[in-house]
Amino acid sequence: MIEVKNLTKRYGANTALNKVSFTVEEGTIVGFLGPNGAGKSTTMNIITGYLSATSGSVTVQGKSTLENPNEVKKLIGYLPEMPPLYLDMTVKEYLNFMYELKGVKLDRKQHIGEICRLTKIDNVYNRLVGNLSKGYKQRVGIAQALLGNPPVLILDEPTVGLDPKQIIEIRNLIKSLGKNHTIILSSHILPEVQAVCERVIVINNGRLVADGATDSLAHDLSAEHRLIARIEGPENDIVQAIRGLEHIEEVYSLGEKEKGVYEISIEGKAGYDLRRNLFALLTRKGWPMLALKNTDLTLEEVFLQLTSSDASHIQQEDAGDDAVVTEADMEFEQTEAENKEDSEK
Ligand SMILES: Nc1ncnc2c1ncn2[C@@H]1O[C@H](COP(=O)(O)OP(=O)(O)OP(=O)(O)O)[C@@H](O)[C@H]1O
Repeated sequence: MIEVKNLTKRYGANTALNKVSFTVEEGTIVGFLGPNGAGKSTTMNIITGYLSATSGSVTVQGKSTLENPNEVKKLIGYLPEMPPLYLDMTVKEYLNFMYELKGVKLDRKQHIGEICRLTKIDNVYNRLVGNLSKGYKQRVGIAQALLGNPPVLILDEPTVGLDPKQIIEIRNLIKSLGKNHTIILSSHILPEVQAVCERVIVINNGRLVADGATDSLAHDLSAEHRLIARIEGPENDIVQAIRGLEHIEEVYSLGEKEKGVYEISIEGKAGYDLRRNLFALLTRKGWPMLALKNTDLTLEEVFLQLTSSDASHIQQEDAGDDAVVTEADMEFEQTEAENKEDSEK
């Protein structure tokens, strides 16, 4: 488990991090997002013990990074944005060199062999690192991060500059590593974070501005929650029938979109998921539903909203904590909705 508490870092008059706090539970993959200059690298460099903090604390599996940086370094495999590769070494020489540099105690041949299989670099084992493609170089970077079997991996922009096939391969590798590692993944590619991470932390101007489950973050930050359904059947009857469902707030037609097919906007009461009842109703009536989407923001829209200059202005004026949407807030809202639902049963 990684615990970051009230982390502050000042470079002279510039505050790069301002009382940032979050925890990362064991075995989760967390996406770390923020615009350029937000403080991502600073946070990662402090967690990995390569940079000191002005104040605050970081513990990795109960060990303090600030007091025992060398012990913590052994718990973390770090892939910086520019992996420290030696281009004139072969992959074999490089991994053996890093094995020694890190003082790994595991059986050398077996351990390096396992890592090469996992990262699929056995076929380039005897080639010069400098002659490898960008994708293979990135795999070698991940392989060096895995030396010593650290429980925590910190990956900075791991797929930057790769082609689509390599991106999918590296993402799958990260997902499979997530089964038995705690991973912090810094990325500018929001669909990547959505595809790989269970949780997202967003920082802006050195402050934490959001922390929550990847799927529910967008839902919870969306101002409105409507379903837009494309349904084939008689327009007015469809609208009337849906209005008759439980927990409905507002239903109206957005007009005919294909011949005999209408787009219907459906808003439910807060906290209610109408999809199942809607599906059952339309099946009973024999009106096929040809498409269903919701009006939740995408992760990209959420990110832009949280990190726009207006948003950062609000966060600066705010004491900080209230501007943060945390998992705890979301659980509270969810519980509220569940309680309401139970009391109405
Ligand atoms: N050594 C340094 N001396 C002075 N200021 C620094 C130093 N390193 C970083 N900063 C400042 O601290 C702030 C946070 O920088 P940091 O590199 O952590 O951001 P980042 O989120 O990683 O950005 P990017 O996505 O561009 O890598 C920035 O304002 C940056 O200019």
